[in-house]
Amino acid sequence: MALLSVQNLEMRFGEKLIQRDVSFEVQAGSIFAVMGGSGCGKSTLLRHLVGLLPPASGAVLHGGVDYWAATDAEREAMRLKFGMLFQSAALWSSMTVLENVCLALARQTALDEAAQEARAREVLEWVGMADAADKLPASLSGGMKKRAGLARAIASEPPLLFLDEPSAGLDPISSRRLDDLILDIRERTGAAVVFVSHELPSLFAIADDGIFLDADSKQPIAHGRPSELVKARVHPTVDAFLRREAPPDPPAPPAPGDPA
Ligand SMILES: Nc1ncnc2c1ncn2[C@@H]1O[C@H](COP(=O)(O)OP(=O)(O)OP(=O)(O)O)[C@@H](O)[C@H]1O
Repeated sequence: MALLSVQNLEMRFGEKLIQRDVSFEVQAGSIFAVMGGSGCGKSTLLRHLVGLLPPASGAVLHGGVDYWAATDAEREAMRLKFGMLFQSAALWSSMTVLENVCLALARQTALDEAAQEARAREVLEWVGMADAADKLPASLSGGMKKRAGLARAIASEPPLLFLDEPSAGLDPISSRRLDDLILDIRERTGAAVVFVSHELPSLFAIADDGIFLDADSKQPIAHGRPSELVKARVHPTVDAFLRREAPPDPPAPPAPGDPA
C-alpha cells in the first residue's frame, strides 16, 4: 500500500479554481517532487496533504486512511507519522534551536526531557548544526534556518517528510548540501519525501518521481521522474520549466480579416 495516496483532489479558494484532477501516490522511501510555475498551487497542495487546509473535493490517504474523513484521534495519529519543513522554516523565534527540536520531540514522542535533549543534539549534529544548538533563530543564516527546520521535522524519524522549497534562497553550495542531506535522511531512515522545488539541480539530483501542476489549464500535465520528463519532452510548458527556456507562446489571435 502507498504511504500517501492523493485521489482526484480539487483545490479552490471560494469560486477560484486552483487545480483539479490531482492524483498521485508516494511509496515508502521515494522522493517525490511537486513542480510547476509560480502560483500554480504547490504550497496549497502541501497544505491539503498535511492537514492544514481541507481540499474542495477528493481524498488524501495516509497509510490507506482518508485524512479528511478521519476522526480527530485518527488524524492525530496520522500527524505523528509525518514531518514538515515550511518555506520560512517556521522556527519558534523565542526558543533556541535546541529547544525548537526538543519541543517537537515532546509533542511527537514519549521521550523524557533528558532523552529529548540527547536525541535533539544527535539530530542537530547530523544536519551540521551542533554548534548552533543554543542560538536563537534570528541569529541564523537562511541555510542554517532550513537545516534547523529540517532537524525539527526529522527528529522523531517520521516515515514521511513534506518540504516546501527547502533550497529556495540558498546559494548553490548550501543548496547542494541540503540535497545531500535529504538523500542522507532517506538513506538512514528510509523516509519518503514530498518536496516543492523550483531548483533544477535539486529536481534532477534527488527526485525519483513527481507531478507538474499547470497554472493555465489548472491541472497536472506531467507525472514522472524530472530527468525522464525532460528527455521525453512531454509538454512544452514542462519542457520550458525543466530546460529554463522561455515558455511557449500562446496561440496568436486571428488577425483582422482572417477566416474564422
Ligand atoms: N488563502 C488564500 N486565499 C485565496 N487565494 C489564495 C490563498 N492562498 C493562495 N492563494 C492563491 O492560490 C494560488 C496558488 O497559490 P500557492 O501559494 O499554492 O502557489 P505556489 O505554486 O506554491 O506558488 P509559488 O511557487 O509562487 O510559491 C495563487 O493564485 C494564490 O494567489
